[in-house]
Amino acid sequence: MSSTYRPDGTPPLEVRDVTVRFAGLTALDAVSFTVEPGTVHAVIGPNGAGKSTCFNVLSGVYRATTGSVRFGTAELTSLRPHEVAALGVARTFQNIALSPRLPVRDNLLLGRHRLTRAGFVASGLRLPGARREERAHLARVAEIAEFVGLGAHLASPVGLLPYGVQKRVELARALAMEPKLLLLDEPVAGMNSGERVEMAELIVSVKRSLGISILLVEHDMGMVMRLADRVTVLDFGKRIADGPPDEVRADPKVIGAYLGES
Ligand SMILES: Nc1ncnc2c1ncn2[C@@H]1O[C@H](COP(=O)(O)OP(=O)(O)OP(=O)(O)O)[C@@H](O)[C@H]1O
Repeated sequence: MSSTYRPDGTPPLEVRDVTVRFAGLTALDAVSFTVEPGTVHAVIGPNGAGKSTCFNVLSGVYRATTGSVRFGTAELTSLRPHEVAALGVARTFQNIALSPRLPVRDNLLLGRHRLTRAGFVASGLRLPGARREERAHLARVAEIAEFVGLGAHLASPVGLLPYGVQKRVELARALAMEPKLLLLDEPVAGMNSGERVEMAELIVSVKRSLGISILLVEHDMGMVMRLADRVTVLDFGKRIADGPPDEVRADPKVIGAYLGES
């Protein structure tokens, strides 16, 4: 699959002094970090640390009260979710957001919507150009499905697949957008330990084989330490650590934040 697509010139994602306030509560307090191109960057923290808020700001769902998020020349804080997606920033959801009755293939084709050139009318009339384009999209979808280990499930309705497999379909749908940057919202939430290891391996192979930058928000510190190149730790909306996994894991402030949780 790496032969047909590789995002080149992926810029860093630069989060600078982002603050989000909700009616008196500061959910994020002047948070900064940088996702370097072609790396896996994790944002972790205990319950209520501000991880979801951070994710929602990056994907255009929440507005930052102050601060900036730059991706190349674009300022993401003023954009809406579909405009962020159009820049090549794809996201997954904490709770699976797929069409359960549709087969895997169709769910992945929906992910390619922004790349579809033939207009609605040409597709509807099944003009030759539109048919050619459809064949190319189908071939690419099959390739992506194979890459994430879903080759045998292309025709299966998503709702009939086990939970761990559905989470992979979600990742595949985000990949179907041919993103430069992938935002993963708690990719292993609700999975058993075997599924967690498989998902971690898949995330690493997305980075290695496709060169896509990945930002993931995750509660499970163990899983993050295995796959992230860099980790930002939040606690009560503030950044308390930022660095390589080994350094962050040994940081007394991080240990204290996670111990304080139990
Ligand atoms: N839409 C909102 N309106 C008001 N307060 C919010 C909103 N979203 C989040 N908060 C508050 O902001 C703080 C940070 O929440 P957030 O969900 O970002 O944390 P989290 O690290 O994702 O937590 P968890 O691990 O439990 O999902 C919490 O105190 C939460 O109650």
